[in-house]
Order: sequence, then structure tokens, then C-alpha cells
Amino acid sequence: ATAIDLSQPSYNYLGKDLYYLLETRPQPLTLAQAMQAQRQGQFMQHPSSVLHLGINPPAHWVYLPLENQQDRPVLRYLEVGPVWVDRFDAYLVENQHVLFASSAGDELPQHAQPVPVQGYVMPLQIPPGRSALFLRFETIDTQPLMLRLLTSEQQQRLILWNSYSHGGLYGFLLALIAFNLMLFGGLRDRNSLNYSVFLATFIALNLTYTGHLNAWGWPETASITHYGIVVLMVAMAWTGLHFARHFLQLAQFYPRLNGLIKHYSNACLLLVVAFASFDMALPAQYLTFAALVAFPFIMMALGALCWRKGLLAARYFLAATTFGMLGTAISNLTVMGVLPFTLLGYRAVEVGLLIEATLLALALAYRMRQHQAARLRAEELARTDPLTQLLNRRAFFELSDRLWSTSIRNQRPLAVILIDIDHFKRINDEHGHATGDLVLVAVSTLLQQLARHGDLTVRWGGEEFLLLLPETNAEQACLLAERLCVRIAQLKPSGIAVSASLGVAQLGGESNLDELINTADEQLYRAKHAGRNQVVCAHAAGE
Ligand SMILES: Nc1nc2c(ncn2[C@@H]2O[C@H](COP(=O)(O)OP(=O)(O)OP(=O)(O)O)[C@@H](O)[C@H]2O)c(=O)[nH]1
Repeated sequence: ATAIDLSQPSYNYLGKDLYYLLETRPQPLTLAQAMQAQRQGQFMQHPSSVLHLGINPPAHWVYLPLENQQDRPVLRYLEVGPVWVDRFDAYLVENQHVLFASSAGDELPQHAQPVPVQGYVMPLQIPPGRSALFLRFETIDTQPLMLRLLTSEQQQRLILWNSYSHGGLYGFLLALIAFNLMLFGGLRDRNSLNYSVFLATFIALNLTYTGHLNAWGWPETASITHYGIVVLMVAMAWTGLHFARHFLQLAQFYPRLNGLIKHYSNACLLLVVAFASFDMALPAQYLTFAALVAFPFIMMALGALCWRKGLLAARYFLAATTFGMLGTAISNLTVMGVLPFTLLGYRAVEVGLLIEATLLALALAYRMRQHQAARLRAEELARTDPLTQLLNRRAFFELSDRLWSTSIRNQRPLAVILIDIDHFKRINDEHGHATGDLVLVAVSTLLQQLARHGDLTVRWGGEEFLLLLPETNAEQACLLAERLCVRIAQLKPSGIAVSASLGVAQLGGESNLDELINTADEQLYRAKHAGRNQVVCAHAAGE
């Protein structure tokens, strides 16, 4: 067997340099038995750079021959990642003599202080000449086993790099959470809150499986890592589906499916918590694995279904979850050993989530913009008359208040013209309601053309219109009314002869706008009585 040359430090994983043996006997092999098996050639060369263990794998023995060409011992750090190995034993052997023996893993809390992200790190003084490492792994979690021998300088650099990259990841996600919580605080948008909770669960999960949570919070109880991972994985799927159901308005589009997903995710969460509480590690593993594989597919399917129903924000959702799913799939396949191991592949779930999080934030912003536009449109609709697009009475009372009080305060002129189309009932009766509508539209268009910017043009009732004219005295208002009367008579919409009667009033001693409008209405009444198609003006003193 070719030995690893320690004179050439490398960051590579040592999978291809090692030889392995799977335990088949019910009781564990002793070190002496493993060494004997190695001498008898029972260890096989490993094909890839990372050792892959399936779910509930047999114990693995690893033999790693070493070559130190210097004439004194060298210090190397044996790194065993990731952080959730149940138990492993390490022996440094020279000429059949054990120079060093140690054990670590989640099941040995007193030793279990893995370096976050990297895993377990053991310093070894490797003697000159040939020696070998014998390692034994026993774990039920499916995971890649990543082994390296590092110099102390490399070890320092890795810690630095890991700190930066995870600081960046968590920093970005925390900023997104803070932003969405602010949105929730300000706009009471439930989606922002649900999304923050989903991101927070992801961070908690990531901190658990990188070992940060353990290192900061519970250095003595490694089993937190053990069950924390499975429970948080299912919790992440739960919060993700919860967010999706509300964001995609699933209850509205697919009420049955909504109920189904709700019960499914609740059941998964309850089950995994129960398995964890009763220390049933294997069922917890299987459940988590199944739930995690199904999760991105469900998310994508929901996005696609709701997009088909016409929900435009579902496009962003679908794009986002596709990236998330790709990342998760690549990571899962890397962990399962289907894809060749690369560090990017191993951490693809994080990259995918960064893209997903960004796109979902865009999706939320898009939905908010839609809501805002819809609200503005609704407000606009509530203020305008649908047939003529003029202001309706409600809008008039909102807007006229200010004009009225400005005119009173500054003693500026203010005038009202009331316009009523003559014999409109007859037009309707003779030409039909639709033609009547055309006449109304033609008259209102004319009114808008002749009114000044700042005048209020209102559909006052069926065939009655009102103009409120700031900075306009009776004389000017009457001139405008005369001009309107002539122009309406010239309109002939759809070839129909149309005329109107107009009443004009100017602000005098009236104490409110209603009185002024009443005065104009009285003039209109007079115009009708005097034979229609004419203007009657009230003057400043009331007449
Ligand atoms: N086509 C149409 N007709 C409307 C609309 N709103 C009200 N009307 C009709 O307008 C007519 C108003 O008739 P009247 O109030 O009797 O007045 P008039 O026929 O114009 O007679 P004078 O005002 O006395 O000249 C009614 O027949 C209403 O049905 C509308 O939006 N479209």
C-alpha cells in the first residue's frame, strides 16, 4: 500500500489514499483483529475521495498508511467531518505498537467538542518513517465521511475561511429576517412573518448541523446535534409549507389540497418529535429523509398549480423553489454518494437557499406591489363614476371641503354650475338606453374639455352634472355656462339633438357649500321653466 507523504501538506480529502473494511460480525473487531485483517489483505482500496455511508451502515474500519521522511516527529491534525458522527476510535500505530489512541463522536459527550463546520480534530505526533492510522466509525446517520491531515497553519486558515463564509451566509439570512420582520411590523403582512420564521428555522438547522449551536450552547450534550438535526429538518419543511400555503393562497385556489398539506406537515412534525422523544433514531432518520426529499417537490408542484390558476406571484415562487430544490438535491445526492464529492456540491443547499431567499423576497415585494396597486385602483374606482369617468358625489364631498374653506378664508370667489340635460327621458325612450349612455359620455367629455385644471367636474345624478369653479366670479361662471350651453347644443352625439339647462351661483353669504349648490339648483329650475336650453345666473347678492 502506498503511504501518504507527509512532506507535502494538502487540503485534499484522503478517501483515495485509504483502505477500508466493513465489519460483518455481530461483535466489534478489536484493534488487534483489524490489524491482522489488514496484514491478510482484507482491507480494500477506496475508490473516491470521500467515504460514503448509507443509512444505518455497518461499522467501517479505515487503514491509512503514513510516511514521515523527516528525522523527527511532525504534528498533524486529523480532521474527521462532519460534526455528526456517532462514535469513532483512532489509533496511531508504528510497528504494531499503539502510539496514540483516542475516541470521539456524538455518543461521547465528554470528548465531543467538534470544531464547528469541520468536525472532530485530533492532534497527532507522527513519528519518523512508516506508521499508520487505524480508524473505526460507527454511526447510523447517512453522511459522507471526510478525512484530512492538516498542518496547524492549514487548520488556522480553515477556521478563518469557515468563519467568513458562514458569517456571510448567516449575515445575509439574518438581514433578510430583520427586513421581513420590519415589513410585518409596518404592513402587518402575514407572509413576511411566515417567511421570517422559515428562514429562522433554516438558520437554526444550519447552525445545528455545522455544530455551531452545539459549540456555543451545549458543548457537553452532543445528542442535541443528533436529534436537533432531524427535528429541525422536518420543522424547516413545516415552516416552508406553511409559508407556501398562505403565500400561494392555496385555501382559496385548492381548498382540499390545502387541508391535505396542512395535515401531512403536522403529522410529519409530530411523528419526528415523538421518535426523538422516545430515542427511536432509525425511524426518525427514515421519516426525515422521506420528508426532506418530498419537500422541494411539493413546493414546486404548489407553485406550478397556483401559477396555472393565474397567480402571477407564483412564477417567482416557482423559480425560487426550483433553485432551492436544485441545491437541496445536489447536497442530498452528494451526501448519499450518488454524485462525486465536491465541497460546492456538499454546500449546494446553502447556495440554493441564498438564491431562493433572494427570489422569494422579490416575490413578496411583487405581491405587495400588486396589493398596493389593487388598493389604489379600488380607491380610484370608489371615487369615479364608471360610465363618464367623472368624479362621483362621494369624491366631490371629499375634495370640495378644501376648496370651500380656502375660498372663505381668503375671501376668494367660488362658483357652481349645475347642468341638466333636457328631456333625457325622451332620448332614452326613443333611442334606447345605450344611446342615452353615449349622450352622457359626450356631454361629460365636453365638460372636462372646457373646465380648467383645478375645477371639479362631477356627475351629480343621472343626467345632471356639477362644476365647482374656484377663483371664478359670477360673471366668468356665466360666460362659461353660456359657452357650455351652446357647445352642448352643437354636439349632436349619434346624430341626436341634445340640449341642456344650466343654473349658476356664486359664493355670497352662504354658510356652507350645500346652500350654494341649492342656489344653483334654483337657477336650474328657473332655466327649465323658462323653456330649457338656456342659462340662468344668480348674482353675488343672491339674485
Ligand atoms: N341612458 C341612461 N339613462 C339614465 C342614466 N341615469 C339616469 N338616466 C335616465 O335619465 C332620465 C332622467 O329623466 P327625468 O329626470 O325625468 O328628466 P328629463 O327627461 O331629462 O327631463 P328634464 O330634466 O325635465 O328636461 C330617466 O329616464 C333615467 O332613467 C344613465 O346612466 N344612462
